[in-house]
Amino acid sequence: MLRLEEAGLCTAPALDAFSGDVVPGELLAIVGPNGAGKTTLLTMLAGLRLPDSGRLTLDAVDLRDWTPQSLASRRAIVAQRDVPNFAWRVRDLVTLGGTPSVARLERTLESMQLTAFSERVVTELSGGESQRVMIARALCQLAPRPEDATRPKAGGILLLDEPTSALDIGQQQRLMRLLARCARDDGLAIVCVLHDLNLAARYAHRVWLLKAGRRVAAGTPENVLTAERVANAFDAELTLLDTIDGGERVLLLDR
Ligand SMILES: Nc1ncnc2c1ncn2[C@@H]1O[C@H](COP(=O)(O)OP(=O)(O)OP(=O)(O)O)[C@@H](O)[C@H]1O
Repeated sequence: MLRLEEAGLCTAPALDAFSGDVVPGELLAIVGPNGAGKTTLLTMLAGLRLPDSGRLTLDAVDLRDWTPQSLASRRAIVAQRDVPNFAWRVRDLVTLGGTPSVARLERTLESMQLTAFSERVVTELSGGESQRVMIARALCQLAPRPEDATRPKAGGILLLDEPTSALDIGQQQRLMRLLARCARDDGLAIVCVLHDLNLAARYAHRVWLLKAGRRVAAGTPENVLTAERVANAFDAELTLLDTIDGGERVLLLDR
């Protein structure tokens, strides 16, 4: 488990210290307005920028004490606009950084609907196709080694910065369902920065709401994504609708 204990960043881009856990088997959505500090927080959770105050631990060991190699086998990050400007074949790029078995590689390509693109070069793909390639690469980075293929790798942490930003509505749904399945079946802890609050409400187990470098709310989507809180945080006018069957709530922008 990834644990923040009053962890914060003092210099720009700064984050007020707070505590919280990133739990295996759960999808955590980080939401908030532009400039709130979502990418900054994701960078800290990835260990790419360590906290200046408090502690950040993985399995109770300070992230400073993890070697880059062991950390790379436990956590993967897909940043915004992450696609390399180099003519990698999709299949080679997806395998880079991990050692997935052939079966696992094929399954991952298929789950991201990339099988038909696997021999193409990544610089010749559309924005949404490239985004799916980078997510597939991160999933393969966390896959067990071929010799361990019979046991799922416990405790992998997948950090995604706006993974749905370039995806059409069908691809968004497939990705969010896949992430929910990876959390549930493979025990991954998944952290997604999301601008689409309805995706966060529908798929996340927990939500952290950031504003101006502070985490201002944390909890279940029902508790965090209230109309009043969202309107306040985003300076937007909106209405919260209950769907007809009452199973879902949807946030709608007012006209
Ligand atoms: N290298 C930097 N030096 C100084 N300030 C920075 C730096 N990078 C980002 N910032 C500032 O820190 C704040 C948080 O940036 P961050 O990218 O974390 O926001 P965000 O919530 O991810 O925003 P968005 O939704 O627009 O992607 C912003 O005000 C940004 O301008």
